[in-house]
Amino acid sequence: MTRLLASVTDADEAELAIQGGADLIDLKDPVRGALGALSLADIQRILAQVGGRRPVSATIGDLPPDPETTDAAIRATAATGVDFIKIGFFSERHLDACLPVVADLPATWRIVAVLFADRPTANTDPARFAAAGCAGVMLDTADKSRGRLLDHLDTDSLRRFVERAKQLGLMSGLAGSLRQEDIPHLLPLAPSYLGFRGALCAAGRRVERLVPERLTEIRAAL
Ligand SMILES: O=C[C@H](O)COP(=O)(O)O
Repeated sequence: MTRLLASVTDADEAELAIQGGADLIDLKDPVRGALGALSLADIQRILAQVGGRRPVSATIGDLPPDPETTDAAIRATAATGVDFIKIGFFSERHLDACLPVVADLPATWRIVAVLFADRPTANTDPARFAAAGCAGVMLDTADKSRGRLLDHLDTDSLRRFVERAKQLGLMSGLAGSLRQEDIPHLLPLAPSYLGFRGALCAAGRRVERLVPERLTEIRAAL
């Protein structure tokens, strides 16, 4: 079964997402980039609001390919108690520099590696992340102004990604300015999660507020 990931920016939106049937509450500041991070204090406030009713993921931010910065951000985010920590990999150099950091983390921390359909990491073999001890892999888009996931990768490539992740025992996620009309194309691929932000917001703009009716429509379509 494919679950619904909803990206939220604060406790009010987290509550709307829970009431609207989101399965995973993903914490993110869209103003600060594709994987913009919320402050640790905001993450803690939202975790208190969610109160264990849903699993929660948080991003460490759109960080440069620097192992020390990445390690510090992962450890600080893990200390908040989120269930999943999402780390974006934007280039081969980024992978080479920061994937070893992930491999050295405590085995119980659930790391989700995020690759970008519009960046050179799009076709990275999920086996690299399985070997580093990741819990999951996700495909998203880095530049939200330049198309949706399916503008960059066709369904055959996405199917291979999802199936490879499954073979390796990794959770898989697909996102990237997804719209309701993308769902019939992506659902047959059976990823663990489909992720949404823009489509849930006023005017379809990810920097606007989450609109309950849009979430209801996406939930129904899933
Ligand atoms: O993790 C999923 C993303 O937040 C999706 O955001 P988006 O639908 O605006 O591309």
